[in-house]
Amino acid sequence: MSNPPAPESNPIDTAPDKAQPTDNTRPPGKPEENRSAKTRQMLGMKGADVRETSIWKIRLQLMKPITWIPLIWGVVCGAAASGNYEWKLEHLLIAAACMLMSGPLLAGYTQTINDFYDRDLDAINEPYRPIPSGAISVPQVVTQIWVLLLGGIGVAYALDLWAGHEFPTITALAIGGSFLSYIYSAPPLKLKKNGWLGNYALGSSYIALPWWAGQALFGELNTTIIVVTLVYSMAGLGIAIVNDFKSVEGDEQLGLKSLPVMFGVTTAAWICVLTIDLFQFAIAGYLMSIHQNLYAAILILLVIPQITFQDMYFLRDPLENDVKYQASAQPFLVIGMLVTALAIGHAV
Ligand SMILES: C/C(=C\COP(=O)(O)OP(=O)(O)O)CCC[C@H](C)CCC[C@H](C)CCCC(C)C
Repeated sequence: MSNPPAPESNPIDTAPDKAQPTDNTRPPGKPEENRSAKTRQMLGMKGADVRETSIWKIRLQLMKPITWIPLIWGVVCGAAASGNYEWKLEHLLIAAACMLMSGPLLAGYTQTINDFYDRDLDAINEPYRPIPSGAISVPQVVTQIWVLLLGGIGVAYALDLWAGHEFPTITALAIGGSFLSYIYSAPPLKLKKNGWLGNYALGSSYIALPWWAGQALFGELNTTIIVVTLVYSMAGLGIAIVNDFKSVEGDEQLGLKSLPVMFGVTTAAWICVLTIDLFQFAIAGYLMSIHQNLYAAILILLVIPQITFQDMYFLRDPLENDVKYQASAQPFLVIGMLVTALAIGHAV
């Protein structure tokens, strides 16, 4: 049976209640193409295998494991910046539990709920995704959302108990982050409709929230850390804008005010790279102000390859090179985050 056709008006009402087999008629490609499509499916990336497959693989695809990485990394940064993390089994297990809460559980929840509320949009932009393609039913998706959300909050509470927090900071962060995820994707607010608000919500929650969780777990979450990570999140805003170039057409049709839609592709690409670079330089300035000059110099050195990739790929053709740019430049940005965290931990 072939995929259900893309809905015309409101696909939310017409989404199937029972899982439909997906397109099985496509001829099997070359073995290496199949392997790559399978890997993409497991990671929740574009170009995933859309033929019938196990429901658990579809569930994993909805949770987009590739997006867990920044959240897991944020926890590492928070632990490093606390200055109290020790290389012993107990701390390792607790940090792993915090990563489980931030990545698979809460980022998994975020991505699933996002695909749930975006199924009409995805039917236009990416109809091969699990929900619009009918590979998973709506009730199955709703169950997945609740399991991940409650699991994430439960682990957060257990972490607060371990840390002996009087106020359950990590639980509050988990609930706050989950609420942000909800208003990012769901009507009536649907923050993602507004390029600035949506992308800052995304950038800050991927950089600041897991950092705060790791910091609160092993040390103290104070105002300075909150301000520094929120400034760093402006670079995250730039990274989030890169994600909007792949769907300009569908966003325009559905009235989503992404930056490429509002300002045009070229201006949006410049806003994007300037935000990424200038706010990392601002953080380097902060590191100098706390006398962490070596770390500041390393951070500046890490911005240079990012500028190079912006020039080589992204600014030349943002629509074609968005993914290539992210893959080449992002490692330098995330290493810069760890350098900053180590500098802060060193200064404690
Ligand atoms: C769903 C998100 C991005 C996808 O956006 P979009 O629909 O534009 O892109 P696709 O077309 O590729 O689907 C991310 C939204 C992030 C959200 C605002 C907040 C995330 C919260 C954290 C997961 C919570 C972590 C809390 C914890 C560390 C205490």
